[in-house]
Amino acid sequence: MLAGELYEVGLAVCSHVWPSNSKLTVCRGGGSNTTEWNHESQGPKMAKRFILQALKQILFNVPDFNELLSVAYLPNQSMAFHSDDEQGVQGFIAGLLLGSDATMDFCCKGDVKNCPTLLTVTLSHGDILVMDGDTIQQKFLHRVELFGYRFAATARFIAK
Ligand SMILES: O=C(O)CCC(=O)C(=O)O
Ligand SMILES: [Fe+2]
Repeated sequence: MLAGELYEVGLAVCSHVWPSNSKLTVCRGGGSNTTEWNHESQGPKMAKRFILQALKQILFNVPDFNELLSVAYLPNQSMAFHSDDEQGVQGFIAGLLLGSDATMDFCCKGDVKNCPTLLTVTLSHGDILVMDGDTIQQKFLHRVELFGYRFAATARFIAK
């Protein structure tokens, strides 16, 4: 499920993009880190299918995601405060979470040291976390802290 190089927040990452002939602006996982969807193994495809099946039971207008961002964490790792607002990333983002429990903290953009945590969400094995709306990424940062081995498969739609 995972390949790739170190990236901005110090984790290995790869980005799975489909269809293979699309010319997408892919953010962190782009370029040599990106596996064309047609060449991708079953894992990311299953993750996308699972997320879509689950969300379509309860939500309208779920996008047909065209990127799957996979992250594997070792027990001593975390993901630092960031927002998913790279060029082209659309506001509806859904992550399938596997493995150990984790917490996701949200705070306002600005000086992280002086910004209190506004919301902490506990994420458990099998949960799907949805962030819906550009405002979440424009105004807030999120980070992930965990307690053991963990994977996140984040489905996003990248506009051309
Ligand atoms: O690990 C997670 O649950 C979320 C990862 C994340 O925020 C990201 O890949 O942008
Ligand atoms: Fe994120």
